[in-house]
Amino acid sequence: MHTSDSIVIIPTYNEKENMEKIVRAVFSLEKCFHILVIDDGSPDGTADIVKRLMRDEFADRLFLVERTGKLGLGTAYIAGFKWALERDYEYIFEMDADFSHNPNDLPRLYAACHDEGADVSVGSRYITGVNVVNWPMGRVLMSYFASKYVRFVTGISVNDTTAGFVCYRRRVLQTLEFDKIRFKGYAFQIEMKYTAYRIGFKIKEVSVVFVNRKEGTSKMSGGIFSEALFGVMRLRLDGWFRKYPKIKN
Ligand SMILES: Nc1nc2c(ncn2[C@@H]2O[C@H](COP(=O)(O)OP(=O)(O)O[C@H]3O[C@H](CO)[C@@H](O)[C@H](O)[C@@H]3O)[C@@H](O)[C@H]2O)c(=O)[nH]1
Repeated sequence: MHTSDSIVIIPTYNEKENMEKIVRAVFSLEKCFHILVIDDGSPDGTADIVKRLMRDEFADRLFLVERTGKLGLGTAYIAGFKWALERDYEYIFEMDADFSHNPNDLPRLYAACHDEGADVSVGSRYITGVNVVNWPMGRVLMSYFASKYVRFVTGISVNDTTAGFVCYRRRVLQTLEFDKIRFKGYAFQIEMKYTAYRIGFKIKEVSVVFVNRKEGTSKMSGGIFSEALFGVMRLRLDGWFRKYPKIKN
């Protein structure tokens, strides 16, 4: 029996080339992490690969939630957070399926919360310069300046607010009010961090290198970009009026 205090939530949409590899990479780490895959009815059969791995090898540490259609990254994570909070996990991670986040960095994100007292640890590309490999220059510039823009508008002291490689302590997710989280794409990542910051949680960035996917394709779109652009201003405006919850222990 592989018990663990940590679960890695991996949202998937058409990730059949990456699925088995990412599961094995996480389970090859010295520390035992559990995995929860949230699949949005991927037409390419991603969920079938997960089911086979669960049945044949990893019944006690690999879990799957299947949703009926592509409902967006943000709602996939919220579904995963709720699932994890119904169980005993203390450290709840977000990670992409496509190896743009290196699973070998999971223990460092864990240590930042477990050993160094952070409530949220963020795998950050922008602590020292720009740690991104194989992205088109346009996307590097967009992402980098988006982070500067978010800091400027919101005042948050996090360099990489759009990062999707994150560890949350349980109490953070218990305190954030999921029904008030509105955004789905990059803005979802910003909204989660901004809300945690406004509530008063300690956020620590851990330097990672983000490597563009080799297999499959990105699901981000222009709509998701504009959601982030205008969403940040809305977050800031709402932040003046919203009463943030008190930290639950
Ligand atoms: N369940 C589900 N999963 C999804 C959906 N859309 C994307 N995913 C999954 O979410 C992960 C990231 O999707 P990508 O499409 O590869 O994202 P990206 O453009 O590389 O964006 C990444 O970097 C951004 C910052 O630069 C992050 O903001 C974002 O969260 C993500 O980590 C992948 O595992 C993908 O299969 C969806 O609608 N539903």
